[in-house]
Amino acid sequence: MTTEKLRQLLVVEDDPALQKQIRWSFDQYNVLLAGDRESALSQIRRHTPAVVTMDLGLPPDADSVSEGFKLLEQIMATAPDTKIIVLTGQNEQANALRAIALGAYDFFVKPFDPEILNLTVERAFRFYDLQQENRRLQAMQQPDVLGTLITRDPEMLRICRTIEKVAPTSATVLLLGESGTGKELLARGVHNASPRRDTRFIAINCAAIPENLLESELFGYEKGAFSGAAKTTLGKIEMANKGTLMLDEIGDLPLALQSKLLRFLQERVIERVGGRQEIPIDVRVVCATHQDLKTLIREGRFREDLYYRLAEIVIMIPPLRDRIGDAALLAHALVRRFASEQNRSSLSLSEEAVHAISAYPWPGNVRELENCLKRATIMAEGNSLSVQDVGLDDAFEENAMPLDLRTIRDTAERKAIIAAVSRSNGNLARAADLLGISRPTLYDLMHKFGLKT
Ligand SMILES: Nc1ncnc2c1ncn2[C@@H]1O[C@H](COP(=O)(O)OP(=O)(O)OP(=O)(O)O)[C@@H](O)[C@H]1O
Repeated sequence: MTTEKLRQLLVVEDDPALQKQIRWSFDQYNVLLAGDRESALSQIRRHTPAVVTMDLGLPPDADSVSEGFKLLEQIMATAPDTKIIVLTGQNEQANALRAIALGAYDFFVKPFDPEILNLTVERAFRFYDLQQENRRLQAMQQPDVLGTLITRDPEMLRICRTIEKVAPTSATVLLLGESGTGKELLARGVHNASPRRDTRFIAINCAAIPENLLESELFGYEKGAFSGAAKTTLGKIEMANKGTLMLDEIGDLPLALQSKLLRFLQERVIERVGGRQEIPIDVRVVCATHQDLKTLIREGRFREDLYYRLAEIVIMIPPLRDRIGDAALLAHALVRRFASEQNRSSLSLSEEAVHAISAYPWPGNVRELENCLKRATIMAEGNSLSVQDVGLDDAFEENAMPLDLRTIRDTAERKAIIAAVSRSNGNLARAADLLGISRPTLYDLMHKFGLKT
């Protein structure tokens, strides 16, 4: 069967003799037939054919064109990409023009010449394909979270999809993950995939600014608010107006400022330090921390009500060591980037270096890997980066390699399970088959290793 044969063409025609004739003329397509408006619509809903030929005179009032036009409008509303070729009688130019105005692709005067109608149908299919391809290319050009983020890990890819889904909303996103896992990169991803992408993305690290300066850094201050306040200065929240504000290390925000931030999130207005005027602000807030906020709440160091304001969407970013294959993938990409920055495009990683990178636990995550490879590409003498060049010969021996067999076994089992589940696309029965274990055993192991089913 050729692929053309698989293409579906819907023919809407109430005259059985004509139906037969049309079906013969189009034996290269899978012809779907409909004798009235209702059955035509049900075929459209079920098969979404790319091309439809239709007679305007349909029962129950085959002598008028009202049913035909009604159907044309309904198809355009349900499946606007459909290419509809309207068959009209002689001297029905007005109907033909009205059909085109309503969105029909072309019209054809009966009695038709099968060969010419065939050419028109073929052209309609081609036009439909081109339009679809165009749309696909356009979608690829939309900024997406994956634009700068390198990963092949199923959990990270799921996170990217989540971010793409929540980005267009104004929901507050809380990114949790160890240092260097890419929290800021993902926060920028939220911004770039949102309608605010052409406005400002402002990030502030709450842990890096001394407590006494943080308030004016966030909320701004009026001239004369304190000694040294020589002129009115905008805070980061106001600077991010209409854009996105990233509050990094939110777990380090002092309690007094937590109350002030909560008030801002509830009322969406700020008052500059020393000011008395309420300024309305429209920002999308993204927060991040490497700390366990639930523990901070239990210890009375983080306000629970603020947590719930911030945690509208919570995203847990896995550490690099838990991402399948990502360390090697990132390493290759980073070496390519640094090598080209240093005009050393022939530089690449040796096989042993890739092994060592894959096995090392990267406590500093992607940032540590980045630093390590930047240094290696600067320092390396030859064209192939060795284990020594990436500085993992000692580290690997001393730190990375666990010595107790239970840890080694658990790590290997966990990796194999993640690989099998991702290879079987989440189908656990198939994953169990690949692993050579029963499904209940797979469930038990996933539970043991804290993997979500
Ligand atoms: N998946 C990734 N692909 C490419 N680059 C990445 C990826 N993840 C992180 N990076 C890069 O690693 C570095 C650290 O990432 P980022 O600053 O986003 O991490 P972070 O979690 O915000 O760190 P911290 O908590 O220490 O502020 C950045 O240079 C970032 O561009």
